[in-house]
Amino acid sequence: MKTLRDNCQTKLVAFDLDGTLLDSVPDLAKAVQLTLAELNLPTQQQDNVRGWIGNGARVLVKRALSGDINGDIPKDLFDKAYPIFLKHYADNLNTDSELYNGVEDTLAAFKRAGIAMACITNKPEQFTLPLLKEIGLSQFFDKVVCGDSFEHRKPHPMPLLETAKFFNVLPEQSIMVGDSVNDIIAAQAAGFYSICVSYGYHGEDDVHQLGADVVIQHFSEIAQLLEKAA
Ligand SMILES: O=C(O)COP(=O)(O)O
Ligand SMILES: [Mg+2]
Repeated sequence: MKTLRDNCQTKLVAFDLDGTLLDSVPDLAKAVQLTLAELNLPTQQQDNVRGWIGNGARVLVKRALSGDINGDIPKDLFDKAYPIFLKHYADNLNTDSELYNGVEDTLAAFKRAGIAMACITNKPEQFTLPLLKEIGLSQFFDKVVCGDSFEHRKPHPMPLLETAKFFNVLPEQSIMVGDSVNDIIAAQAAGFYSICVSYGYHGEDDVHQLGADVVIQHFSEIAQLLEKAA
């Protein structure tokens, strides 16, 4: 396991969106529930939906339709449900979602310190870009990578490696901050230092068993970690 000090001269910090910067469960759950209702299918509680977020919208819809993490459903049911979900989530993108404590202040401090920042999410671009604007975070990111930006999304390392390339920095000068196993696997595969927030969406996973280099309880601890490593 690396320490942040091994990541000498951190130049880039990449942030996951759902469960890391933004508590988006209320709106995703609402869109899921409206979709199921429109299809006359049994509803799903918000707690179930929380455990199904992190692999993108298509996987979320499959999991909601099947009622479990495997998301095994007939193709024609998915093809019918997905456009309905897209419509409901577009209508409820930022109704009840909330930024986690410390996010805005910490990002603003990093911006002042000249640290390059990116958002790397599995959320589709059609939702990510307007959402970041609405929650006031667009200004902090010079690069936003979404679930459909590249051929592969997290846990594949491609979105992280392409982001490092964009900023012309090395993976070992880069940090990935996320909440799920997808973020940690992608970080390890890309050679980024990994920070996992304990408050996010890990489904059944124990946050301390995900293999992150460090686990933090509160978003603002990232600033302290960077200071210590400097
Ligand atoms: O699953 C999603 O749609 C988004 O998830 P992420 O922002 O945590 O990558
Ligand atoms: Mg996440």
